[in-house]
Amino acid sequence: MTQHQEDTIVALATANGVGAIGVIRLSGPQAITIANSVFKGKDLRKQASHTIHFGHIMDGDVILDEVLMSLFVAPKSYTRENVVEISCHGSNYIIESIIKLLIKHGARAARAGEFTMRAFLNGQLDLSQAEAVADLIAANSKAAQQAAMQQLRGGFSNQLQALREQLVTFASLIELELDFSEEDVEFANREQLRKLVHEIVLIIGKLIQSFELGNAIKQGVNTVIAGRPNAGKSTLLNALLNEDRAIVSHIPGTTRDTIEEVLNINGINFRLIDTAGIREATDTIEQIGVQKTMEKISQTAVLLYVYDVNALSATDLTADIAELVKPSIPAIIVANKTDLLAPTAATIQVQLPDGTDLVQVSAKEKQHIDELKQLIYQRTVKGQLSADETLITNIRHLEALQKTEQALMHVLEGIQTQTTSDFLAMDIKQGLHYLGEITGTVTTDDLLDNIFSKFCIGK
Ligand SMILES: Nc1nc2c(c(=O)[nH]1)N(C=O)[C@@H](CNc1ccc(C(=O)N[C@@H](CCC(=O)O)C(=O)O)cc1)CN2
Ligand SMILES: Nc1nc2c(ncn2[C@@H]2O[C@H](COP(=O)(O)OP(=O)(O)OP(=O)(O)O)[C@@H](O)[C@H]2O)c(=O)[nH]1
Repeated sequence: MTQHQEDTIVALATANGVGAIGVIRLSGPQAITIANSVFKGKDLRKQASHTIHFGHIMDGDVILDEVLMSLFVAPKSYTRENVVEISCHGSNYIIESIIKLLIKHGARAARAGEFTMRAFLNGQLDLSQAEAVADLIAANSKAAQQAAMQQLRGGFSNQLQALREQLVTFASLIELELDFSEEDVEFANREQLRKLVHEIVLIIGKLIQSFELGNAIKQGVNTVIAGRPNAGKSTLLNALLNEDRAIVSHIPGTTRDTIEEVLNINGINFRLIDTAGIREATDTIEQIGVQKTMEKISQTAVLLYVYDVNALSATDLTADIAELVKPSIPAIIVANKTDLLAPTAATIQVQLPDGTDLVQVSAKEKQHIDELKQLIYQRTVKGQLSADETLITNIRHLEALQKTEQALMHVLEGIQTQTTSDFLAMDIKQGLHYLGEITGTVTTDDLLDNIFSKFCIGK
């Protein structure tokens, strides 16, 4: 797919605000001519691609700045168009003046994501790779960065492409049958087709399943800390955050009754959510707090239930566990304040539900906190994360895969019930259509606008 853009666009590629240098990027057929018209130095039109040139930006006779010009000659650039990058001094005044000057000389201010959109339209990236660019910019943990990088490098796209090609082969054989429909021929071996579609359905099913973890990696894994008042929830939160205070230390938008902090364990971000203590509902306002806590618990990826080993009877502990621990959500029982352990308390023995772990810690003395961290990681991630396995992190991809799966299930049903070729062909095509939506083989302007408008300006 190649489309020619007539405009030459310009935007600041580096972050807004004062920095040592700012990089202004131009892309489009006139990028080199426009840059050259404001540049005093070598004639940029005569320079080779991927070269850098020192000189001055001139506004008439006035020197605006001393700069470096980086040259990318089409099609060897990020957008596959002519690209010039001006590295200037990072003052807001200088940056604004240079951009204005370039607009005066024929460039147009770029819209959000327009550089990457051009890279997509010109075939440099497919759609899922373009989306990965945005994910990469937003990545703030090792796992999120790796998932985005894998997608940017085309891991996911290649996998989908391979599936598509196999299906296309069958689709064309079945189409051929339609041409000979009078003669009752079968070019596409139904057993082979069934096997292939079955295999593809399995692969797609796995990709669909990977979304839960992929999404958690991208957004952070929700980890609710709950327990009775005074159990030591806040102290535990602080102990967990102690050395590893994450890049994002306080997530805005959280309500007063719950606190959210980000904790990085083994490259994955966990959103620790400290809740209002359960069972303190003596008045309506507190009741609302408890309700919120129950709601948070129902949505968490993993639950840390904290209790005070010296204050809770086995009966109460059993009751709490029965109420809070649900089979669908991994739970870790955190027996806290073991530094004060009274000899009798140690004898509390309760029956833990299947899949529940118990770990004894002292939040105050920071004992066994690392053990707890590794347990949190294991219960949510380990066993599911391998280096080269594709993770779906994007809800748009998830939806397209689910629709593909549905269409292919129809194909399987059709083969089973010996449906006619035309119906089979229709369902296969439907599946191909949805697969194509992911990589952008099939797109609409709305879809593209929707995706790229979420990018920042200059990307
Ligand atoms: N200064 C700068 N840094 C950047 C970018 C950029 O555009 N400018 N990028 C993006 O925003 C990323 C790098 N992406 C890029 C991808 C391709 C090409 C490019 O010139 N490709 C040519 C030549 C490849 C080669 O020489 O091997 C090509 O694909 O033909 C440049 C940057 C991150 N860093
Ligand atoms: N000895 C000891 N005291 C602890 C430990 N953890 C917490 N505490 C103490 O227990 C008291 C309650 O701790 P918090 O962390 O405020 O408990 P909480 O569960 O957040 O309480 P609420 O906010 O009321 O729900 C504080 O005085 C803590 O210092 C521990 O491991 N050992």
